[in-house]
Amino acid sequence: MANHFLGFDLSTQQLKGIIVKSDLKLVLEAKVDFDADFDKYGIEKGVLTNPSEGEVFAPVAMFLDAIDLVLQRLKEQGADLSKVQGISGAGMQHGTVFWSHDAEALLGSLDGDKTLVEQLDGGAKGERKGAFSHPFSPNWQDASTQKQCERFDRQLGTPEKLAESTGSKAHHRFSGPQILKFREKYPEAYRATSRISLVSSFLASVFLGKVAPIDIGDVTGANLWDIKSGQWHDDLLKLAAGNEGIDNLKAKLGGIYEDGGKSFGSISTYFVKRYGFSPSAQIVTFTGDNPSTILALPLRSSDAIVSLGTSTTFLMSTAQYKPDPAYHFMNHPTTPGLYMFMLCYKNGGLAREHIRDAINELDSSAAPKSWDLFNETATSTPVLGQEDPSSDPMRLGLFFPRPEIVPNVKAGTWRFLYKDNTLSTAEGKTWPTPQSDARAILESQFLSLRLRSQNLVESHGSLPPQPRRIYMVGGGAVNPAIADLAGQVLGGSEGVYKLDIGGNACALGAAYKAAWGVQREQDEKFEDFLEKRWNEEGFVKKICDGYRKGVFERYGDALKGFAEVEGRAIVEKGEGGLRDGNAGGKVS
Ligand SMILES: Nc1ncnc2c1ncn2[C@@H]1O[C@H](COP(=O)(O)OP(=O)(O)O)[C@@H](O)[C@H]1O
Ligand SMILES: O=C(CO)[C@@H](O)[C@H](O)COP(=O)(O)O
Repeated sequence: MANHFLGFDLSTQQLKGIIVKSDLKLVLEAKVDFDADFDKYGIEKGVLTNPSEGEVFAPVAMFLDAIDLVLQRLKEQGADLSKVQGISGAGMQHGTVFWSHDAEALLGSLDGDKTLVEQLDGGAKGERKGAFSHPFSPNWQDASTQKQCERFDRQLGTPEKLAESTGSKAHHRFSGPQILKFREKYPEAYRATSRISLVSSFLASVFLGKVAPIDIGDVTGANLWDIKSGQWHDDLLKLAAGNEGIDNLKAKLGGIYEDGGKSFGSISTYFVKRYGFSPSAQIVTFTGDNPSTILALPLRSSDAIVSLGTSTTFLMSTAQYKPDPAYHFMNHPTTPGLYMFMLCYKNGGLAREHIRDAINELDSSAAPKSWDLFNETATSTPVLGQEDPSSDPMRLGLFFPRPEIVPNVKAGTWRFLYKDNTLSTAEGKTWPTPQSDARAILESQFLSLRLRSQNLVESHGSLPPQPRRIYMVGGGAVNPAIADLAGQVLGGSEGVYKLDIGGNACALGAAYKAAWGVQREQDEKFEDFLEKRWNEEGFVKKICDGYRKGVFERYGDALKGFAEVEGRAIVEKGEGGLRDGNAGGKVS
């Protein structure tokens, strides 16, 4: 029966594809790992870098190769792609792709006997017509646009005003500052650009065979869209567009679709011929990876998702729009009136891996890349490094091998002891490295989430305000020690959970959205569609308790010291100053 739906997640290090049936049960999944599969692009952890300018970017040709390879892998696993009725997907947020004036013609005439790269990429020396005016997609880890961000904040007066209007203060990775930089650094390429896609709408475009619109969830990660009025912010477009003009930029960005279940049309004949898709398979609005992740779960108020990918992100779905320069609000990808609250950290998975590797190096019998020793060390170290909480100082640190977003500081590591409201630098015996770092990095990452989300969570029964459920997703969600620490620091009155279907919440959310887009009844909301098919026992699994009396309160006591640690880092290595919401921690 043709009742399959396909969802994609084009993220930093991988492209994942997942097929579900209309009852939302998993059929098959496959992935392409950029480092393992595409040595030829010279990437590391999915990206190329230009450290002297803080640039991080990825080859667009690699994304094309990944699309062909992931479909080939799904087929090799036995997927019958003719059963797919709807396709949706997600892309890492904020990344941009610049299409050339030949793009529409090339996308619309793809030959199923050749690969996507052969037909869309212009080649290293521009030896053939290509669909791109620039061969690279700026990546969300890019830190090269501080000056452009300052201009964006100034354009509306203050970071607060920019956050009020667009849901976020200016951020290095956001598409507005990135487009401004692209236009000024590569004026010829800007003029040679017919359309600008986000990573999500780029992926949709390839499947559609023409440049697809950006959706309402992902456009709110650009510093260009006014959330309250639901339209482009002309003053911000004016800044990004410069002399090339606002109308020209509007045309490049295209229309925005607010209906997350809208079909843009049927699949390109390339995929019908090459992979056996049905010509009637519908391409349903694609969105950002974080908006898509919140669609994988029936989130209630106070439920939180902790996504442990290359980035660490904290996500909630909420009806409250309370913008602040310290975090992000974005439109919900399917439901008008709801917003996505998000915190995002660059130093997530890779920072944890640094400490894991340093600990493994101490033991010649440790398998490389194994998390066993890291986990054992983290869980056997006492809370906040205090053997005796009544006399020992707390160990509080920050571990940022890459420049950080929250707070906006350059790369660095800080280790402090905190006692009687005073910080002192920790060295030598007071902080044995790297062992003490294992627990300290997890505590640090989760304290930062707690500090900034505390005003959005509610009390449940007699318990102090905290999330109701914490759902762990992303590559790190399989790690029980990390989940345990998340529960200890953040609480969770009902506990800490993970998805039990498929390895990827983001691609799953996209597949669910495709199913909703194709099968919804008139005016049926996404939440109602999901609720009808949701099977609690089969779909999620409790990993551990969340709230632990005594422990949760001790981490509450650490918040003030932790905010001071961030303050020290900002004074030493901050970009953009204290006013821009860097010190998000209002300790209540
Ligand atoms: N067992 C594990 N414990 C902790 N982290 C893990 C584990 N397995 C994978 N990871 C982390 O998951 C990250 C990749 O997550 P994933 O969500 O697939 O990435 P992305 O979406 O950014 O491409 C890696 O950087 C790695 O640190
Ligand atoms: O920049 C953000 C969100 O604002 C990142 O979350 C990216 O969206 C990349 O996600 P992963 O590759 O880590 O899943």
